[in-house]
Amino acid sequence: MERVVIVTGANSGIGLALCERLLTEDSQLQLCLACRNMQRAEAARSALLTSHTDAHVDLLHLDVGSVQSVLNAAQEVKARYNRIDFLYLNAGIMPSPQVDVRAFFKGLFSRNVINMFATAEGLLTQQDCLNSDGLQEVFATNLFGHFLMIRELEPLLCQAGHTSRVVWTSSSNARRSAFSIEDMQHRNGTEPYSSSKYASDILSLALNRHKNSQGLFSSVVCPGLVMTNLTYGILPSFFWTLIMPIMWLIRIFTNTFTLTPYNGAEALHWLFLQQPQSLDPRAKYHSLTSGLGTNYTQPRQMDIDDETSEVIYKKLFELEKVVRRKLRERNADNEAHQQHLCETEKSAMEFKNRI
Ligand SMILES: NC(=O)C1=CN([C@@H]2O[C@H](COP(=O)(O)OP(=O)(O)OC[C@H]3O[C@@H](n4cnc5c(N)ncnc54)[C@H](OP(=O)(O)O)[C@@H]3O)[C@@H](O)[C@H]2O)C=CC1
Ligand SMILES: CC(C)CCC[C@@H](C)[C@H]1CC[C@H]2C3=C(CC[C@]12C)[C@@]1(C)CCC(=O)[C@@H](C)[C@@H]1CC3
Repeated sequence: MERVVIVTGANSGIGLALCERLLTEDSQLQLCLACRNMQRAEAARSALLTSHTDAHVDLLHLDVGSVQSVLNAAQEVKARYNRIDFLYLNAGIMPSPQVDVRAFFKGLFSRNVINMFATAEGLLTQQDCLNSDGLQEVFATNLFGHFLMIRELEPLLCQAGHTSRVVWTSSSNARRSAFSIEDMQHRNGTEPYSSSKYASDILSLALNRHKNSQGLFSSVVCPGLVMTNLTYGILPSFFWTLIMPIMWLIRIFTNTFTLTPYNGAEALHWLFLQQPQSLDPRAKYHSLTSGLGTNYTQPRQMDIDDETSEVIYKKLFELEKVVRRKLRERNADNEAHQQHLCETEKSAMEFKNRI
């Protein structure tokens, strides 16, 4: 039976490159591109079908940053498929990034320079905002929407006698000190991206603890530094054009500059080929590219604490209850409002008919 693979944020960058690589690996896949922009999703599908003419590529509308959209998308997935083999949780945002230029030049002449280029530690801040569900946008997109998706798809992901996998596109920018369990949405800080990626690392650990016995296995990946829309959004485009030769030069000295989406998708692809039981739940799987351009995957131990991973798991369940309740209330209000409008219109018509 053909394997079912769903990739969120599949219309560009690492997600799209992964889809291309998966179809090259197994042309029989049932691949589902879960995207918020259907025009871009359609373009991605066409591009994939150009090189894989007989491939089975579906589209799914999913705005992972919206609770209602996640619930609708999950409903649609349950109607279309009767199991899921791989769910790649790849969609992600880094809104309004700011580079600390002083910290960059300070880091350039320090012993920390390689680490700075690999993780951007201390270099990046972002401006986050509240979304229409009342959640911090980065948290909602990079973490919570994906958590809710897993929860909704549990009947397909946790099936007796079958293993399913979820793979989080995390980052080496994930930092324990950027995350606080008291403020898991990162309402008060300036590093929501780093916080959300750390949250995905610890959530993955908790998912393995709770769900392996039901056949669900979770892994986290860092694709390295990849030139995608997300990265191009950090600096003006002329700047990237100027520093691109330097970037390719730096690549000789560090294996984390994977640079192309194809290379960045290496670990995501590698995981597709592994038996889940052979994987380490405490490791992050890094896509790496050597100076000579060879791609490989390397597991590195994550800086995680079991207690916090358990607490976030519980807190996400609590938050899930709250958002579901709010959504029910909002939908009931909308319905009541619609009914009121209908009745007003009806009375107006009756009045008009009478005179
Ligand atoms: N590039 C890099 O160096 C690194 C990237 N990553 C992670 O890799 C992942 C992929 O990013 P990358 O390929 O680099 O960047 P891209 O911007 O190219 O891809 C991000 C994808 O996520 C989608 N997306 C964003 N928000 C939503 C949403 N609310 N609902 C559904 N889809 C959404 C985007 O869709 P749309 O086109 O509609 O915006 C796009 O398809 C992200 O999670 C990122 O954090 C991690 C480490 C390094
Ligand atoms: C002269 C300029 C101020 C030079 C600025 C260079 C930076 C823009 C890059 C140095 C390290 C890079 C990096 C990322 C983005 C661009 C840099 C900050 C990422 C944060 C992109 C997204 C990720 O998740 C990380 C793994 C990347 C780490 C390195």
